[in-house]
Formats: sequence, C-alpha cells, structure tokens
Amino acid sequence: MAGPVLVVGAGLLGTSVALACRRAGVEVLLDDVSPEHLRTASGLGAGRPLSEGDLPRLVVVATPPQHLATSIRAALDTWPDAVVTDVGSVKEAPLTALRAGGDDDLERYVGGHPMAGSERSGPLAATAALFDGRPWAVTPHETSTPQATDVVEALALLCGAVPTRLAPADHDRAVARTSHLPHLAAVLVAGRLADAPPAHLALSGQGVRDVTRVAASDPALWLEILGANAPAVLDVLGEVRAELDALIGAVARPGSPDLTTILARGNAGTAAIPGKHGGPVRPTRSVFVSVPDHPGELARLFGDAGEVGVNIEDVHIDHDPGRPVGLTELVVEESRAEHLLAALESRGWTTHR
Ligand SMILES: NC(=O)c1ccc[n+]([C@@H]2O[C@H](COP(=O)([O-])OP(=O)(O)OC[C@H]3O[C@@H](n4cnc5c(N)ncnc54)[C@H](O)[C@@H]3O)[C@@H](O)[C@H]2O)c1
Ligand SMILES: O=C(O)C(=O)C[C@]1(C(=O)O)C=C[C@@H](O)C=C1
Repeated sequence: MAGPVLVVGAGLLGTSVALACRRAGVEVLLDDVSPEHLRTASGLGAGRPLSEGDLPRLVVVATPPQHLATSIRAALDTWPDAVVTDVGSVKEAPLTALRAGGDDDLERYVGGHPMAGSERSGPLAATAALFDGRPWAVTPHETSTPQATDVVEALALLCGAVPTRLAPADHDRAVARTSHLPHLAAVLVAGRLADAPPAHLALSGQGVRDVTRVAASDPALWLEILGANAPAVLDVLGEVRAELDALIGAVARPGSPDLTTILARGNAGTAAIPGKHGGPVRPTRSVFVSVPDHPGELARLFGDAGEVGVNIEDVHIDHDPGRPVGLTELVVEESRAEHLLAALESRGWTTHR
C-alpha cells in the first residue's frame, strides 16, 4: 500500500493506525485539532505533523463520530486524488450526511471500522498491535470504486487485521449486536457496583472484571455512537428486554427448565464467536499461576512458556491490591495446557489445577 497516509484525529484509533503503518514502513502524516495530541502522537513515532504541500494518497479519518462527516468531506475537498476512509463505529449516519452535501466525488470514499479498541482514549493508549488478528469492516457504498475499496482493504491487512466487506446498513445492524449491546450490558452490570458496600466489592473476582471492562469507556464517545445507531440498538434492546422478563420468571421458579434453556443459549452464543484471525474456534484452556509481585516476574513467566514452545493466546492478571502474589491466567491451546503446567511446575512456579 503506497503512502503517504494522512491520519486525521490522532487519538486512540488514529495513532494506532499510524503506528501500524509506520511499523510497515509507510510514511504517515498526522492532523488533529489538539496540538497536544499531535505532539504526543508524533513523539510516539506515529508520523509527522501535516504541512503545506503534503499530498497524501490515503486519508484515514479517526475523529469522534459527530465529526466524521465533516472531516471526510474536508479530506475529499482538500485532496482530490486521495482515497478517503474512516474508522468510525457507525457507518450509515455519516454516509447519509455526506450524501446530503452532494455525492459527485463520493466514489473515492469507502467506510471502515476496525473491531478493536479500548476503554481508554487518546494517543497514549495507542499501540501498533491493536488490530492484529481483529476483524476490520470495510463498507463500500453504491458509488465507491473497486479501486478505492481495494486500498481500504490493503490498509486493514497492513495493520494486521482481517478485512470483512459488508454494506453500511448491514454493518450497523451487526455492531448493534456484537458491540453496542455488549457495551450497554457491561454498563448495566457495572452500574450495580457504583454504590455497592465495600464488603461486597472486596469479593470482586475475574468474572466481574471480564464483564465490565468496557463500561469504563468515555461516555461522550458512547453517547455519539449510540445516538448514531439508535434504531438498530433499540431492536436488540427490545429482544433483551423480552428475554430479561423470561429470565426473571425462570429464576423465580427454582428448577425451571426455562432457566436451563436460557443458560444453554448463553453457551451457544459464546461458542458462535469466531476464533482469532476469523477462523474456527480452537478449544483453549486456562492455566492459573501465582506470580510474585516483583519486577520482572511476569517476563520470566512468559519467557518460560515461550521456551517450552507454548503460545499464549490471552492473559488476565488479577490485580487485587494487598496481596504479595498476583494470580495470572494464561489462556493456551487445550492440547498444550498439561505440557505447560508440568513445565512450569518443574521450573518452580506455583500453579493451580
Ligand atoms: N475507542 C474505541 O474502542 C474505538 C474502536 C473502533 C472505532 N472507534 C471510532 O474511532 C473514532 C475515534 O475514536 P477514539 O477512541 O480514537 O477517540 P479519541 O478521543 O481517542 O480520539 C479522537 C481524536 O480526534 C481528535 N479530533 C476531534 N475532532 C477533530 C477534528 N474536527 N479534526 C481533527 N481531529 C479531531 C481529538 O482531538 C482526538 O485526538 C471514533 O469515530 C470511534 O467511533 C473507536
Ligand atoms: O475492546 C474494546 O475495548 C472495545 O470495546 C472495542 C469495540 C468493541 O465493541 O469491540 C468498541 C467499539 C468500537 O467501535 C469497536 C470496538
């Protein structure tokens, strides 16, 4: 993919795209309304600030949802030879706003949405590895050219992601289910903790952390995302409301077969989520290890796993304060778990079977 690439909005997403492009040796230019974000992103090695006379071949718009259409329009007007894409979480609303302003040059615009992010924002939270193995929706509209679509897919691949092509409206229905509803479910669960007694909160284990992480996200960003995708979000919320009523009824009748059915549907839903890299789910198993709270211990644990040839698919660390050891969960391929346990035990690690 040929540069220079201009990233407009050097926050979490923009700076991560910029760092991934730089990792692949592509020249990156940066623009942001915040001089501080621009300085920080440049300082992180994400590229250099845009200057007069620069001619980007691809513009990646990574501004907040409400600014997307304006930023995309400005990019199309300023660089008449560039392909323009964005990383916004909702695709139909900015496209409708763009069309309202005239669609004669929209063939150079193709929407995009990497399904990767964080509950943090700003350039300091960015990483080049953010998109590795993640889906990246590419959403051409009726007049997008195949060439522009290819460029946007090439960007996704260059960032290490797996491009998935779909129409903007389909995309919005899909993310209502896979991103916006999960976010709201996390918010509701986390909300039950806000005024909880300290004695209850002291019993917070990994389960509640797994379910609530994204609820720490910037509310301003999510107000914009939900506002832009309200009809599709309302559809899935309606389904959940009906199911919540059924759940309340089932819990009130101990031993009810309805509760078994609801729990089994949860199992079926988690099994339906595709594995990393978009492939089939490979069975994994968690290996739990006590890690002393000293500098370098985690690195030694990862090093030992690497030396015995076990790939760590995921890792969770229980950060409960006031304990001299942390409990670390290494998620590995099921067939490698016993080998890893035995190897770690022989190297003096305390594991939990
Ligand atoms: N946060 C996530 O997990 C995530 C994941 C995928 C996609 N997205 C989408 O990516 C976009 C950016 O989100 P983020 O999380 O990186 O937010 P962020 O707040 O970290 O970054 C946004 C950046 O845009 C800048 N900005 C605001 N208005 C601007 C303008 N008019 N011109 C130039 N720069 C401007 C801000 O100063 C900031 O640096 C959003 O549209 C969001 O929907 C977010
Ligand atoms: O991992 C996270 O922090 C995210 O929530 C990222 C997530 C998602 O729901 O998957 C959130 C919103 C974006 O539009 C895309 C990705």
